[in-house]
Amino acid sequence: MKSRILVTGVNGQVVTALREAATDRPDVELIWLGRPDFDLSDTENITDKIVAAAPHVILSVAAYTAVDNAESDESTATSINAVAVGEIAEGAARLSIPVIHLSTDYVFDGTKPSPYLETDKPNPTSAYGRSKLAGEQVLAARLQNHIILRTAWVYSPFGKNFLKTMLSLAETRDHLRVVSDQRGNPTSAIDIAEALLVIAGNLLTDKDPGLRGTFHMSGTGEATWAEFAEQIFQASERLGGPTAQVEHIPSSQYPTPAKRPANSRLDCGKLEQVHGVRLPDWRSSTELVVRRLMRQSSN
Ligand SMILES: NC(=O)C1=CN([C@@H]2O[C@H](COP(=O)(O)OP(=O)(O)OC[C@H]3O[C@@H](n4cnc5c(N)ncnc54)[C@H](O)[C@@H]3O)[C@@H](O)[C@H]2O)C=CC1
Repeated sequence: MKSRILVTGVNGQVVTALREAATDRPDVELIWLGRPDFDLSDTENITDKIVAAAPHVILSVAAYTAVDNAESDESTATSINAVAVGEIAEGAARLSIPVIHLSTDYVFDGTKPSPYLETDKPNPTSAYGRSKLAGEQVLAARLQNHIILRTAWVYSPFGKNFLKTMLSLAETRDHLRVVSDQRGNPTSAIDIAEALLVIAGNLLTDKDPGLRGTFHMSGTGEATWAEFAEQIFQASERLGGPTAQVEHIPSSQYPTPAKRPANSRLDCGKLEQVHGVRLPDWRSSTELVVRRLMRQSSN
C-alpha cells in the first residue's frame, strides 16, 4: 500500500524539493494543501481540510518565514507558525496519525559556545523564533505522535535563499561584504526532503515513542555566512559561473530588524542514532545545488 503523505504548502524550498523527491518513489503518494485553498492564516478551516484529505502522515512544512518582517508583524507570524500548527495537530489527532513539523535554530539565543542539543533550553531573540517555538509547544501539547525537526540555514535551487542571492549579486559585483560572526550549518532543502521521506517511513512502520519528540537535523559541517559564500563562489567559478571576493564583516556592519543567533550550530547526533539519518556534508550539497543552477541557466 502507498503511504499517503500530506504536505502543507504548495511551493517554497522544502515543498518543491519534496515534490521532486517523491517522483521516483512509487511507494509514496504526496498530496499538498496550500494557498489559496488552504491558508494557514485562516485557522478556522484547517482541521476539517486535513481530516477530509485523509493522509497517513503530515509533513508540516509551510510557515511564515520572512524573519525580518515578523518583527513588525508578530501576530501574523504567530497565527501561521503556532495557532495553525495547533489546528494541524487537532486534525492529526482526529485521524490518529503522526505530524512531522519543521522548526528552526532561531529558537535558541546563540550564546552557547558549542552546538545545541535537543535538551538545551530555547530562548528566541526574534519574533520569528518566538512564533516557531510557540508552534513547537502547541504541537507537543496537543499531539503525542509527533516529531519536531529543527533545521537551519536552508538553501536550494528553488525559491529565495542565501546561495541564490550570492550568485545573483556576483553577476554585477566583484566584491561582497558578508557577515562572519554567525556560525551555523548550511542545509540543502534537497537533503531535507530525502530525510523527511525516510523519517515519515520510520513513523509509519514503528509505533515506538522513542522515535517521536524533538530532533535536530542540519547539514553536516559548519560555516560562517562568509565561509558559506566563499564555498558557493569556489563551486561557481569552477563551473564557469559568477564569482566575487568575500570581505568578512561583523553583524554590527549589516544591521537587520531581527537579531540572529551568533551560534546556530545544531548537534544532530540524536537523529542519526534514533532514525539512522545523517545529512550530507554542506560543501558537497552546495556544489550540487550550484551545479544544478548553472545547468538551468545554460539551458
Ligand atoms: N529557510 C530557512 O533557512 C529555514 C527554514 N526553516 C523552516 O523550514 C520550513 C520550510 O522552509 P522553506 O522551504 O525555506 O520556506 P519557504 O519560505 O521557501 O516556503 C514557505 C512555504 O510556506 C507556505 N506558506 C506561507 N504562508 C502560508 C499560509 N498563510 N498558508 C499556507 N501556506 C503558507 C508558502 O507558500 C511556501 O510553500 C519552514 O517551516 C521554516 O520555518 C527552519 C530553519 C531555517
